Amino acid sequence: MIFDVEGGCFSYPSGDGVLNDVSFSVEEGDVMAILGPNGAGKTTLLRCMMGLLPWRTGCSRLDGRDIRELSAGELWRKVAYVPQAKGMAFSYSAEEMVLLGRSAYVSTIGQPSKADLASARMAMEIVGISYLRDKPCCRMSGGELQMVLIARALAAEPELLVLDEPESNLDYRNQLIVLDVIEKLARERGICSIFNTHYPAHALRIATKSLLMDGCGHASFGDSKSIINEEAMRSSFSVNVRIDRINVDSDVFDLVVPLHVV
Ligand SMILES: Nc1ncnc2c1ncn2[C@@H]1O[C@H](COP(=O)(O)OP(=O)(O)OP(=O)(O)O)[C@@H](O)[C@H]1O
Repeated sequence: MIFDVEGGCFSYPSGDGVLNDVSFSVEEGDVMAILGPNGAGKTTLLRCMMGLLPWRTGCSRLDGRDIRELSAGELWRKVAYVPQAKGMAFSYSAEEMVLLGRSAYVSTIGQPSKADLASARMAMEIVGISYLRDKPCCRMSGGELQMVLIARALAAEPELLVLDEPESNLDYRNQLIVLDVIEKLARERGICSIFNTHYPAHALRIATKSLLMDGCGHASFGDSKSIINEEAMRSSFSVNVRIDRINVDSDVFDLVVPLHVV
C-alpha cells in the first residue's frame, strides 16, 4: 500500500488558502504524524486527503490511483478513520460499536456474519479491550471510548488508519497505550497510520515520518527526526523549544521541552 498526496491546495469558500501545495507519501508499516499550530489546517488536511473535502488542485492517491476514481467501497475497505473520542450519546455496547466497522462488508439489509463478529472480536483483542465488550459507549471514559473507536476502525481490516488527535484528552497511561497500539499495528501488521497530534514527543516516539505545518498553509515533510528540530519548531509554533534525549535502562526517549514564547 502506498498513499500519497501531491500538490494539495485547499481553501474554504469563506476565506484564505488553508493548505498550499502539500505533498507527502507513506507506505505499509509507516506511521506519520501531522503537527502544526492551532488553526494551521491539520484537520482540514485529514479531510482533504480522504476526499471528504475537495482539493482545489492536487490529488490524493492510493496505490497510484487518484482516490476520486475509486468507489466508496474500494476506498473505505482500505482506509479507516478514527475521529476524536468526544462523549458519545449512543447506548451501543462496545461490541456493537466495533461491529459498525464491518459496514463496508455488510449489505444495508444484511446482518453481520460470523466472520464479521470474529473480525470485531479480534480487533477488540488487538487493542486490549475485550473486557469492555458489553459496556455501553455512553458510559465509557474518554480513554475507553478512544480504544473502542480504534477497534472499530481495525474491524474493517484497513491498510491505512487515519486518526484525529488520538491521544488528546487521555491521561499518561492511556496516551501510551494508544501510541503503543499504533506503533504495534505498523510493526506487526504493516498497517500504516497517519495521525494529527499536538505532542511533538509523541511524533518522535512512534512516527517514522512527520509533516510539520507552518500556519501559512505550507508543510515540511520527511523523517521525523529531521523534520522535528528546534529551529523548525520555533519557526512553526513561535516557541523556543529544547529537544534532548535521555537513556532509561536500554531505551532512548526524545524530550521536547517548550521554553518560552518568541
Ligand atoms: N468549515 C469551515 N469553514 C470555514 N473555515 C474553516 C472551517 N473549518 C475550519 N476552518 C478554518 O480553517 C483553518 C484550519 O482549521 P483546522 O481545524 O483544519 O486547523 P487545525 O490545525 O486542525 O486546528 P486545531 O489544532 O486547533 O485543531 C482555521 O482558520 C479554521 O478557522
